[in-house]
Amino acid sequence: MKKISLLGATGSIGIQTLDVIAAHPEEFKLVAMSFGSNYKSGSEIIKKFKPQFVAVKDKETYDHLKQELSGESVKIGYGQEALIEAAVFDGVEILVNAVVGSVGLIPTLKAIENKITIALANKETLVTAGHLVTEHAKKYNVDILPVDSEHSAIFQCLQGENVKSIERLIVTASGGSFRDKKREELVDVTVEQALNHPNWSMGAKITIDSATMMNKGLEVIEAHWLFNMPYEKIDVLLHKESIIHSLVEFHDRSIIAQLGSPDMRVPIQYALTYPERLSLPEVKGLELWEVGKLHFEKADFNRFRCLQFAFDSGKIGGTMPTVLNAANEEAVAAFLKGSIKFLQIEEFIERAMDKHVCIAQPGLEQIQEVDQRTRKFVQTLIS
Ligand SMILES: NC(=O)C1=CN([C@@H]2O[C@H](COP(=O)(O)OP(=O)(O)OC[C@H]3O[C@@H](n4cnc5c(N)ncnc54)[C@H](OP(=O)(O)O)[C@@H]3O)[C@@H](O)[C@H]2O)C=CC1
Ligand SMILES: CC(=O)[C@@H](O)[C@H](O)COP(=O)(O)O
Ligand SMILES: [Mn+2]
Repeated sequence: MKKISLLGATGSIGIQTLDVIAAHPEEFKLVAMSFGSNYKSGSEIIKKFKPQFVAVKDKETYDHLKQELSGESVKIGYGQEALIEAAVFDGVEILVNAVVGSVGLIPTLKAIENKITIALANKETLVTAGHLVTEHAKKYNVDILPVDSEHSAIFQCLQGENVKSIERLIVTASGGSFRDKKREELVDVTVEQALNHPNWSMGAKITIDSATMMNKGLEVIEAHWLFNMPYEKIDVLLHKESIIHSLVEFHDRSIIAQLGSPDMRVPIQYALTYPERLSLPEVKGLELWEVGKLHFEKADFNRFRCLQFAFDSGKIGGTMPTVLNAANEEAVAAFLKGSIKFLQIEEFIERAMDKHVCIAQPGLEQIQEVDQRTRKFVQTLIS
């Protein structure tokens, strides 16, 4: 029985992780969890899975949840300290980090210090401070197992392979909600249109990231850190069906790919059972004759400028990916609120990056300071 802590339990990845846990009650036990402020959904989960500890975002949510749960024996906390407490709760063996945004960084670092295996969906953590997280994981000899579908695919393709034989990683991209639109057609697109992803049902922030292709940019940086791969050896391939989740080319020109129906329960479960596999009867098997044609296109960096910014920031390194991530988080939140237009997301990210004087090899405090400063700068642009 593996003891699991789940951060972001009420979200898209969180709920699918709970599906996997519920499908194998003899294998997994949820002992701690967190969510932001959705106390209605949170209290349902708590009643069903009976974790021992729950962290919520703020005091207001804490008070609501206490009321919903009167009579239940569960310890509740709020704020960052509670989020850390949930991550390292007594006996936790795997932390599924499925919060959205760089708020996931500190709990990940603390869990690593406690020798807890990390199943990582929260890609912003690796983007904002990839060198700190990977150095920490090495120091404490802790595995970071990918949950993101592309990285799980690459990880699966690499099983039994010598990483020295890798020619390049090929990360596939659906192209998002606006993949068939020209750049000039993006001027007046709405939030509702942007949230309409063709293949995946996901949280709002990642769905917008997918529409700007920043999601793919974040994934390139994520792949750089997870697989210790130079940016020159990471390619992005447009593949609109999201059936091939990513590929690895080796020196002998052999390419290995991982395929499957677009269903996040597969990579989530693989991270929880690795190196074993368990059945997943609810996931639709893939019949390629049903799919028919698969399509591939070269990624156009002028059309998808966020992809270019992500490669640029990754290659510059230091605090530049922190700026990319913080500016993106603020701009996407503003777009979702209706305060800015779609194309202003990339405009504000570019302006934040242009203004930033990069710090090489930053420590945690410098990362946090740059993150906060960038958010304030973008908020000024928004207002
Ligand atoms: N969805 C997907 O299919 C995929 C997602 N990912 C990555 O996984 C992560 C989660 O994505 P997704 O599940 O879609 O996101 P959602 O928005 O659906 O869920 C986010 C979760 O985090 C909680 N949360 C939000 N803000 C805070 C905060 N400040 N403090 C504590 N908890 C917070 C939310 O709580 P509440 O509900 O109360 O607001 C919710 O439980 C992201 O990094 C994303 O990029 C990667 C691959 C695929
Ligand atoms: C399911 C998943 O891993 C997402 O990150 C997905 O990849 C988004 O799709 P695109 O960014 O390719 O549109
Ligand atoms: Mn992905």
